[in-house]
Amino acid sequence: MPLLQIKNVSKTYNNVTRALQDVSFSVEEGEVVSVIGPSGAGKSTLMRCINRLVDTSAGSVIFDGQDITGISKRELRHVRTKTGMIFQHYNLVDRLSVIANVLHGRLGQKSTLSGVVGYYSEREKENAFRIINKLGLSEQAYKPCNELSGGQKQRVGIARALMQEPKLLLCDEPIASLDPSSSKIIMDHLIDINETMNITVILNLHQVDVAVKYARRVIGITAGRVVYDGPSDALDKKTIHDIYQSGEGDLITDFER
Ligand SMILES: Nc1ncnc2c1ncn2[C@@H]1O[C@H](COP(=O)(O)OP(=O)(O)OP(=O)(O)O)[C@@H](O)[C@H]1O
Repeated sequence: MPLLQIKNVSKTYNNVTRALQDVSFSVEEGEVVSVIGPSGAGKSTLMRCINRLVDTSAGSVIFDGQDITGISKRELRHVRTKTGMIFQHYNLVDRLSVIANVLHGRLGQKSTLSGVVGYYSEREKENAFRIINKLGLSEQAYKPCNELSGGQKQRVGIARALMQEPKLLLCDEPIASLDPSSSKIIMDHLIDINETMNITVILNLHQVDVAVKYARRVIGITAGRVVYDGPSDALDKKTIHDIYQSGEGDLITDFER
């Protein structure tokens, strides 16, 4: 059974904006999938429907064998611990240290009380340092996040997500705010995490070349609909133009196959 099944999902905001229309696809455990499409195509909405940060208007999302479309808040909390999310703007608590932000990844698994008083077990702390080390942040562990570079902040975001011990990582424009060398470091970490920890990865990406380089499978979304779902090496210029229509030529011109 696939880890994730999206079945005929539609999302309409405020009864007006049709952000997703009848979207269906499945993702197998261990896959890396890039989702591409122009601004406003519905990529972020799709990610948010997968972990129910937004509710779908129609259709269903089956994750890890469970239909999560209609589940209670309590069940949702448990399901969310299995899905880590990484954001373009990192969503860290800037004044807190790297280690504190990484430990926050455990909050979903804790009782409210121990979360509020900041109680973490020795095992959780050891695990946090191990992950910080894996992401090359040992020297920054006690620094407040507002003293870090963008690339370092994103590595903290990844470390925090890994603390959840997720089955799926949703990465919403993870490199959109980073320069090329920091972007490469982030993408290489995400692929390493996929390969060494068997965590399934879904990437929302603006850059077609990055999407193709790092994932064997690409899903193209235009105006809320899936217009391509297939191997990245079968993605030709015409398909890319169809996905982006005319709007974002600058993302396409460098792309040669
Ligand atoms: N909370 C919201 N309320 C109302 N409309 C929204 C909301 N979030 C997104 N939308 C609209 O839904 C559509 C899809 O937006 P979404 O952010 O999912 O696209 P995207 O492909 O991620 O775009 P970008 O690449 O620019 O982030 C857009 O028309 C957007 O304006």
